[in-house]
Amino acid sequence: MAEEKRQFQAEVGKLLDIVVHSLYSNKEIFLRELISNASDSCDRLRYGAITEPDLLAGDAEFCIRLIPDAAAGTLTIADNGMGMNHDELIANLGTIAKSGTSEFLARLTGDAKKDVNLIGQFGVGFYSAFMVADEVTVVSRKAGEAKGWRWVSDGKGEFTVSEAPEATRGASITLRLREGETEFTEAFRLKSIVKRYSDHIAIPVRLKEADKDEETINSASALWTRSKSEITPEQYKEFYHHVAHAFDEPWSTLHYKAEGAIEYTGLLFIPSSKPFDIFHPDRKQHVKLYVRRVFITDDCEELLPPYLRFVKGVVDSQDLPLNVSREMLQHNPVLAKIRSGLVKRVLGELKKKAEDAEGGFETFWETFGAVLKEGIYEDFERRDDILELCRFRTTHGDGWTTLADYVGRMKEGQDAIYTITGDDLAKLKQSPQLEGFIAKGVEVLLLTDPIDEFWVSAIPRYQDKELRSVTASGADLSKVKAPEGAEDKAADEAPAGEVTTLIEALKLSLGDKVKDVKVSERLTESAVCLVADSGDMSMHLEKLLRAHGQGPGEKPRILEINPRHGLIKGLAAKVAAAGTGPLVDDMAALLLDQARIVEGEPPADPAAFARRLVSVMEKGL
Ligand SMILES: Nc1ncnc2c1ncn2[C@@H]1O[C@H](COP(=O)(O)OP(=O)(O)OP(=O)(O)O)[C@@H](O)[C@H]1O
Repeated sequence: MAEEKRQFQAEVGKLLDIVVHSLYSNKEIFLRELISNASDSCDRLRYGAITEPDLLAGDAEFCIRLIPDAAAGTLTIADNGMGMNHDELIANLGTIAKSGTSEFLARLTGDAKKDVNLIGQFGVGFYSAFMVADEVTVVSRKAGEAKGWRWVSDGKGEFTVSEAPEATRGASITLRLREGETEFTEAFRLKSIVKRYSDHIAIPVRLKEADKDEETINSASALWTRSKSEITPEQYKEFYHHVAHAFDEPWSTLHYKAEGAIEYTGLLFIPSSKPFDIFHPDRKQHVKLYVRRVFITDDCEELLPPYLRFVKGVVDSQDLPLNVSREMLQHNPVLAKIRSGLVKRVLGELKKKAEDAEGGFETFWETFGAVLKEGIYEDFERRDDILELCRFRTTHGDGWTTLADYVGRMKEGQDAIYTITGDDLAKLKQSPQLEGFIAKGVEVLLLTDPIDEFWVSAIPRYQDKELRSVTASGADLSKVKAPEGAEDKAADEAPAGEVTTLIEALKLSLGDKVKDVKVSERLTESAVCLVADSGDMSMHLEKLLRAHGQGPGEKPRILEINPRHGLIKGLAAKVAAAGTGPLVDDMAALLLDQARIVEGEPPADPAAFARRLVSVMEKGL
């Protein structure tokens, strides 16, 4: 078969451009990436060979070889792992299969400094080779297949693939080093990089210098099997980078051995920065499952619940069988016990950090709080533990608060925990529905994560306090005393008879555009606001669902009017004296439209809204 010429997927081209032009600060990490890939590939073959021993074809001694050639200016990283066939070379090295890649690339700004940080979250893996090489050649033969293939590229948009009869099992990656990068052929330099980044790799990394015997240059024992006292923070960090394909510092490291009925070792990390795909539906989980040091899978959904998907690391079981298949993992009682142990450990660690003033828990919360909150309705058993960890913004100061602290601050006569949901903190704080609560000093939780809508309606109570939205009708503030010194607003209201007449007039005029019109307890500054009837879906949830083409569509709401507001008082007096008419109809429609606008909704009929506004303004002159 002749040489095939192919184009990189557009995304790869863009990424390569950034890799070559911006990532010059820490070039040596290319070696960690390539050794990581080689080790993953050996792990895959070792596992595959459990059910298909022929794949090994007699060579079961896995190793990764570094072969520098100073004269030629090349460095080769060779492994005897699973390798890639023709189609896999094209798919794996010519495209990026990660979910969310295009969204990620769209976020790149073109500003090298900012983009380097973003790329750090994304991980460029194999492509980091082009930081130091102006040509990369991959020669590979897949385990169990007869034909070998050569993939060559200068990283400038194209690559070629051709047959390689000389290929042995696994992959051998040769970098033609750029001018000025020849240090990567020096044994001393290679040893120090491997020691630094890849010492913990369970597979031996061997250096083969010309005219010298091969030498193993890493410890080649799986890090999690070593005792904690022998592992330095630096080694934990490097292992985290390897296992999680991450570049940040771990925020927390948990390393423990569970003993008793079920035995396993867990080495888990909580990252310090948010992975780009944490909310992507196709994201992968990142805890690798091993059975007695043999890699089984990095895609075992049963290992941790989705609300802990930010956890990365390794779990090594003593009790699962080595030939455990994916199907067997699905309803496996051993795995269920491991999962429950892991959840307990992770939540316990978070609790410890939350109680430690120096633990940086708020930083964690800002990064992963929205994910953890999914557990409130997904994990009934752990709900209380998770709720204790939750932190909220509230109308009481700018910091974070816990539910326990909120309850401690509840006013006399206040019988519920009040919440408001929306997508922007600053806008939420301006919500008219909050006015009466603020006036009475009643604290309200300001909830801005999409997930908040779901858990708030899923849990009826915290301690024995009901959770209630301030945008729902039925918020009874009458039992809560106003703070000392606050004037009695009731004296300032429109006469009750006039208000009743106005309400009737508004109902008649607005018809089925509103569910009801009522006097408001909660408004102090604004003239009107919309609230959801007690059994109805919250307005924010309805909007969220509508944005995703779901839910029942827009439902009429209750329009609340503020009898203390000058406009309402004037309108009530006018209707009482002169009855209704076109002006009152225009005003009714305008009041409803502006209540919608404050909720972030457009007026129901923008043209009619504009016409009415102009007409009323004209009359005001
Ligand atoms: N030495 C190798 N042997 C076999 N397959 C390999 C090897 N190196 C890379 N691959 C394949 O190429 C794919 C892409 O590698 P790359 O390093 O770009 O990404 P990754 O390892 O999947 O993720 P990350 O970017 O987070 O490191 C790998 O998933 C793997 O399938």
